[in-house]
Amino acid sequence: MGDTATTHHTKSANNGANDNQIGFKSRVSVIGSGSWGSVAAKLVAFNTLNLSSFHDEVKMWVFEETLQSGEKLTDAINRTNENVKYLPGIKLGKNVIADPDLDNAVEDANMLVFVTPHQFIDNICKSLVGKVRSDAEAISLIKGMEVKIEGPCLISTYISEQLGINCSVLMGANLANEIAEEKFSEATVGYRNNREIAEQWVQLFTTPYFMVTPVQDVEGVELCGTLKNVVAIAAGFVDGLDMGNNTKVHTSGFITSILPISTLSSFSCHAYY
Ligand SMILES: NC(=O)c1ccc[n+]([C@@H]2O[C@H](COP(=O)([O-])OP(=O)(O)OC[C@H]3O[C@@H](n4cnc5c(N)ncnc54)[C@H](O)[C@@H]3O)[C@@H](O)[C@H]2O)c1
Ligand SMILES: O=P(O)(O)OC[C@H](O)CO
Repeated sequence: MGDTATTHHTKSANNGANDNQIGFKSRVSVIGSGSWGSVAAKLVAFNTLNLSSFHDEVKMWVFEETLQSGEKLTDAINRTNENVKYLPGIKLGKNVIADPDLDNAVEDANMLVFVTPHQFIDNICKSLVGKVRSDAEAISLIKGMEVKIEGPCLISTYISEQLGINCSVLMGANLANEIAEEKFSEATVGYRNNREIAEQWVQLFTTPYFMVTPVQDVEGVELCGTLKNVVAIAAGFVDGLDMGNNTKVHTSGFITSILPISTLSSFSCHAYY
C-alpha cells in the first residue's frame, strides 16, 4: 500500500533538480488551519526558526471565510498572528503566514503537512495534482478514512496516490487546545522506509511539551490514531451506561484484533481514552 509514492512522480511546477546543492533549505507548508492545523503550524514554526536546514517562514493554507466583522479570516490571522476563529488567544509565531490560495501556499514547499478534516482531502488533492514539487514529502495529521466503492482507503495512501509523493503520518491522543496551551503530550510519526525523512518530521514537531517518536509503520500508526476515536466513543457509552471498568477494557480489544500485523510500538504512544 502506498509504495508507488516513492517510485513515481507527477509532473510539477518545480522538480527540485537544483536542490541537492549545499545550503538548500526545506520549506514547510501546512494545508489546513482549523484548531489542529493552527497548532501544527505553531509547532513547526517554532522549530523552523531554530533549525538551519529550514526556511523560517511557514505558510498555512486557509479555507477562506468572512468573519462576522466583515474581515477575511486570512487577513485577521496575519494581522493578529492568531487564528481568531479556530484557535483564539494563541499566538502562532510571526513566521506563520496565512494564505487563502492553495497553489500559492504549496509552491516551492518540499514538506507538506496535511491537516484538514478528512472530508475535504479529496477536493484538496485533486486541485493539487501537478502543483506540488515532485520531490515533496507529505505527512498527514488527518484522522478518518476515504471510503470508496472498493473499500476504505487510508488518507496517507490517498495523498500518496493522488499526488505521487511519499506520505508519512503523525498521530496521537492529541487535543489541539491543550497542546496550544503547551500542556505536555506525545505523538507518533509513522514512516514507510526513509528514516531520515522521519527524523526531519520528528525535528519539526518536537517541542519541550510535545514529544514525538518515529515508528516504521504508517498503516498501524494511522489506524490506531483514527480508530482510537471509535474506542473512545464506545468507552463513553460504557461510562454513560455505568457498566464499569471491566466492560470498558473490552472496548479497546478490537484494535489489537484487527491489526495483528502492526508492531507493538505503533500502539505505544496512543492512549485510548
Ligand atoms: N482538533 C483536534 O484536537 C485534533 C487532534 C488530532 C487530530 N485532529 C485531526 O485534524 C484534522 C483537522 O481538524 P481540526 O480540528 O484542525 O479542524 P477544525 O474542526 O478545527 O476546523 C475545520 C477546518 O475545516 C475548514 N473547512 C471548512 N470547510 C472547508 C472546505 N469546504 N474545504 C476545506 N476546508 C474547509 C475550516 O476552515 C477549518 O480550517 C482532522 O482530521 C482531525 O481529525 C484534530
Ligand atoms: O476528534 P478529532 O477527529 O478532531 O480528533 C481528536 C483527536 O483524535 C484527539 O486525540
